Amino acid sequence: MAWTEPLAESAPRPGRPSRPFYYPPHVRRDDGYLGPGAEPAQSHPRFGTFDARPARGRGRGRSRGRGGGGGGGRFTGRRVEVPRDASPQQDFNEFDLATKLGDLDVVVEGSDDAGGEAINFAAYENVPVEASGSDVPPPASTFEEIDLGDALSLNVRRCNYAKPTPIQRHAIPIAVAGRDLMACAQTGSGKTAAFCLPMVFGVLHDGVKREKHLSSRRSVCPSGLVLSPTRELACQIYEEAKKFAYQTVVKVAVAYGGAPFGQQVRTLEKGVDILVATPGRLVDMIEREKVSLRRIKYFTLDEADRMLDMGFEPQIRKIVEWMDMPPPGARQTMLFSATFPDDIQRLASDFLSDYIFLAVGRVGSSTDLITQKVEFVDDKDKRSNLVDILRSQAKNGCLGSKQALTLVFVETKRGADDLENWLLRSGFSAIAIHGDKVQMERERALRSFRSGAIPIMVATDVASRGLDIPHVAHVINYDLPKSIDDYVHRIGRTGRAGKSGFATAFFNGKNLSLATALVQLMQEANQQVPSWLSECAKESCNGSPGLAWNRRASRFGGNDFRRRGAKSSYRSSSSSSSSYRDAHAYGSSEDCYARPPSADVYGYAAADSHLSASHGYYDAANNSSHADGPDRYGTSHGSIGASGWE
Ligand SMILES: Nc1ncnc2c1ncn2[C@@H]1O[C@H](COP(=O)(O)OP(=O)(O)OP(=O)(O)O)[C@@H](O)[C@H]1O
Repeated sequence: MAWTEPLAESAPRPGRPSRPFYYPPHVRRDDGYLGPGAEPAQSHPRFGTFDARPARGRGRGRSRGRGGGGGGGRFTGRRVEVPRDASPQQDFNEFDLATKLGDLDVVVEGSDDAGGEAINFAAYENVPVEASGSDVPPPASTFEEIDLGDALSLNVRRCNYAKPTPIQRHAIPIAVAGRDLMACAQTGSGKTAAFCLPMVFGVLHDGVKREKHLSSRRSVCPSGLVLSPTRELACQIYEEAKKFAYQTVVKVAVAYGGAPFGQQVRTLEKGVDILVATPGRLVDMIEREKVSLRRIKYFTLDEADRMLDMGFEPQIRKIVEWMDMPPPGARQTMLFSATFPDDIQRLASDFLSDYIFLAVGRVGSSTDLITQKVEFVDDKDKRSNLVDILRSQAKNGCLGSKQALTLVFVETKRGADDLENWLLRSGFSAIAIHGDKVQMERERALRSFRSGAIPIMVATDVASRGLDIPHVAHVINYDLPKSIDDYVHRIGRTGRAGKSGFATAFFNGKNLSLATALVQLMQEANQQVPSWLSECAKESCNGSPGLAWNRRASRFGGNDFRRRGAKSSYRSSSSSSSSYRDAHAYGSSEDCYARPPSADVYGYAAADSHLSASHGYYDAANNSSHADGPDRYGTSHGSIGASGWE
């Protein structure tokens, strides 16, 4: 058996002495778990220094591949179901946030239908999907249908990705067809692979001509570029892309701030086809003529709304418009996020050419896999409340011998340090991560948390986006963020890849401006909204539903902004003649989400004449029970569905 074969075949058999074994990246998990009975990795010529394993917790864990193990059980009403099947040697303690969080029972769940794979695909059935733009390529229900070629298909299998998630079903065919894409799907639903796979495919398909990547000044000229807002996320994307590029000629590299510049440049000079970078370090490299973007053919902005908000936009514009990157149309551009406010969509369209807008689930919604709870807690009581929760968890919240992980979000860096110190003094094992820590400290914090060595991490928003940490069972918003989108990303650190999770927020008078959006978000995700919170929401809107709707419109602005009130940008575009035909489909499909108080709020009347091509369709796996037919949705393609993952 080759050492590269999937873990399923390569794990030592019971009864046999285990021998030293090299595990390729596909079968390693960031928390160090290598499969039942696995021994420490041996060095390998290509990945000699790669060992993602933590100092503690080796050989622990429960399932194979990323996303394995889940966030610690499945909350179904008042019962928590814990998968039974993952590993015979694992002896599960009950995972139960019960004492504090509502006396949840723990039951052991039977094996899932997904053939033993870690992801709970049932959670992804019936996801409403909207795709708008001209000539939208149809979705694929399997990876085989997409025909990624032998090497890539093998790597997908090595990752134990048996089927594509809904965003992958829709986005990968669009991307492989070379189309520009603005894609929105809920947190933890597999967006990273949705852009990494097509990028590796594209580079492979074009044929790598690396010697030509060096210009006369010897700048490195990658053909793929992924930008990410944080260093940790850049590293995570790099790892994911590397899995897909494994044993192919495609070389992936990462460049991010806080790490030695020269070392990163030397790595790039060995050859890079796909570069994953944070904007600051990339600008630095371009300005010092170490990297040139003139050959970029595939460009992805992950967490695109964050990348285009006020903090990052100037840097992104500089990279995309003022450096030597080919213009829209001459490159393929893909934007991904779980949230896409209208103003950002409008801004983002500058970077795209004839793009397809894809929304899997409601734009900006949270998944109902996450049980959300909001408690009214005054600032002075927050610490004692937190301790109550953590004590309750310490007693009950274990996965195997490990504590289920808890991520606590605070507003400021100072607040993160203070809370970390206080938790340590109170006897909890906690660590803080924020932007003032040096990179090594940040990485150490993340590593200890990920491995379970330190089960509580106090974080600022530096950890709110994209990070995929198995076993995060509970996200606590100790300080609520200012924007509902940040809340969506924060709680999205749990409830990933079809697993359930739990989120608690401490709300008080300082958070009134968030009340309306929070209530709407919770209602959309079928969560119980406390009556006092609904009252707060009403009061914060002065009892005016119109104001509430306005706020909703600005944060949850429906889906494709081109189909709403985007008059000028679309009038001037070169949409096909079919682009204007589904005016009524648009209006009626919006009705499925909720009815605004008046058409003017959203500019429906205007939308009638500025509508882009409407090829909305239901997810292939969706059944007709959600599709009310052409009369309701206005198009024979089917159309947009209701919100949530129901
Ligand atoms: N087809 C698949 N089958 C099984 N697991 C998958 C599949 N696709 C992705 N995953 C796993 O799902 C988890 C979440 O994926 P990912 O991090 O890409 O989510 P995301 O949508 O980018 O989340 P976020 O919005 O937080 O950035 C990862 O552990 C990933 O390995």
